[in-house]
Amino acid sequence: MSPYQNLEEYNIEIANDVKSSYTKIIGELGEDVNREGLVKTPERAAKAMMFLTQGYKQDAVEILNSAMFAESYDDMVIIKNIELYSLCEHHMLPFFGKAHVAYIPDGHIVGLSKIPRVVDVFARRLQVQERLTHDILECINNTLKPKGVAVVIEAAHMCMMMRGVQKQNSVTTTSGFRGQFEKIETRNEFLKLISSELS
Ligand SMILES: Nc1nc2c(ncn2[C@@H]2O[C@H](COP(=O)(O)OP(=O)(O)OP(=O)(O)O)[C@@H](O)[C@H]2O)c(=O)[nH]1
Ligand SMILES: [Zn+2]
Repeated sequence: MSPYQNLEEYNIEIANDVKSSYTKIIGELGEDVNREGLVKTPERAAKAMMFLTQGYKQDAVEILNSAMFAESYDDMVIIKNIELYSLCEHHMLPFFGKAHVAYIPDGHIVGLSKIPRVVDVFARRLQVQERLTHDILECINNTLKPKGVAVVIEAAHMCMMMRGVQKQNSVTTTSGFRGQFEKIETRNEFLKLISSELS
């Protein structure tokens, strides 16, 4: 199975079920599902939701394994400012922000683009920010088996902005560290190198 499955490959029956669920929701919200602007909305919304949750169909381990190269470089590799969009599992509203990922190779490096791909695989699911952080961390740790891995995510949650507590400026930061990043000096070096992005 390709790790880059796209919408066309989704089970058509699931897509149709999601579509009819949206038709029902829109009707129950008091709207006329047959008015011109809304006729195609259930289909569009189903496609959008299936795109935003396509991570369930993708295999992050396979993505990393597809581009691992033997290399003796054993200093820190940092990919910072990886934009991410996810859906909070409590309200199914977006949370979005940036991920900063670092690892210290142990005999193998990975194709740089694969790190943001792994972020997307786990972000495109129903998530909480804490689990998203650990999913990325553990996947890289267990697959690439580096000397250390670090993940920091800073994100804004629409469920805290558009509704509920209605705070427009709060940012949530989560982090996880494994291996050499558990040592305070290594962790601080990483945090310093990404600190221009954390404000
Ligand atoms: N820890 C964590 N909480 C989250 C995340 N996304 C949303 N939440 C929180 O999930 C909680 C759900 O709490 P509930 O009291 O069950 O839901 P609610 O009545 O809609 O809560 P309010 O948002 O406070 O109105 C809220 O406090 C949200 O802020 C996340 O990624 N991590
Ligand atoms: Zn929420």
